[in-house]
Amino acid sequence: MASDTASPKDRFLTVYGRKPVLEALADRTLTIDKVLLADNARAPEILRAARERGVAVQRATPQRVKVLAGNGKQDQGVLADVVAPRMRPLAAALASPPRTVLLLDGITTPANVGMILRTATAAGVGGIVVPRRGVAGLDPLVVKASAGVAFTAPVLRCYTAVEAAEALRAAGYPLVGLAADARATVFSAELPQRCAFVLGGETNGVSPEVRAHVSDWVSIPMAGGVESLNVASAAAVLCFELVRRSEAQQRR
Ligand SMILES: C[S@@+](CC[C@H](N)C(=O)[O-])C[C@H]1O[C@@H](n2cnc3c(N)ncnc32)[C@H](O)[C@@H]1O
Repeated sequence: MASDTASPKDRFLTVYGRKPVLEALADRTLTIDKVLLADNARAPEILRAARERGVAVQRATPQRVKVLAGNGKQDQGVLADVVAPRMRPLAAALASPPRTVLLLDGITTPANVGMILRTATAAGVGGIVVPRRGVAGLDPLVVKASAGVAFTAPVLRCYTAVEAAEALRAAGYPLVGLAADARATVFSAELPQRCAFVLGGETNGVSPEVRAHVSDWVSIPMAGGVESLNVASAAAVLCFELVRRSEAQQRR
């Protein structure tokens, strides 16, 4: 069963660096919880923009800002917590379970995570599990690749993909893995009404720990001797096949 993985960060996307924070402050569609500025940072333009928006600016040590931005990131002594209204812990989402869930397992390229968030949201997927460990963090690169959709995507948070797999199974979701070598195809397989689809990492695919929870596998058929698709492309094919099925069902 999933451990308690709720974190205050489950409500926010952290944007760091001067330009991304200024852009977030300039975007009136976003709700900014607060701006955190390093004690030694001079940033009059950010202070002005925050004041105009009525956003609280807190001071912290440069080390604290670095830790909160995720060590090693180019934070430039400033970050902002942007409210992501649909982002929540997986455990909370399972109280009123969405029909379709995507589980990202080991997808480490921010551009792929961002594109998946954008595509899956556009296809009406009810939840996209982005584990904190092993998957690219929800940072400005992800936000950029999602064209800003990351702020409003139905992101579900947990600690690891295997923890999510366990929680989803316990909540009655069969886990269907996507793999290029699966015999059944996403276009012809019988898929349960409520289902969690697992997308694997760029190099190693679905991890062995998560594989153990997968009950069925589906592939997207490929020609030309191609070994696999980019994971965001695979997600797009899957998501819009689900849209097609749902529309076909409504027509019946
Ligand atoms: C680049 S692929 C990983 C390739 C990796 N060498 C492997 O062994 O799986 C990343 C993920 O995209 C999905 N994927 C890529 N091509 C696919 C296909 N043709 N059918 C179904 N899923 C695919 C799978 O979930 C896969 O784990």
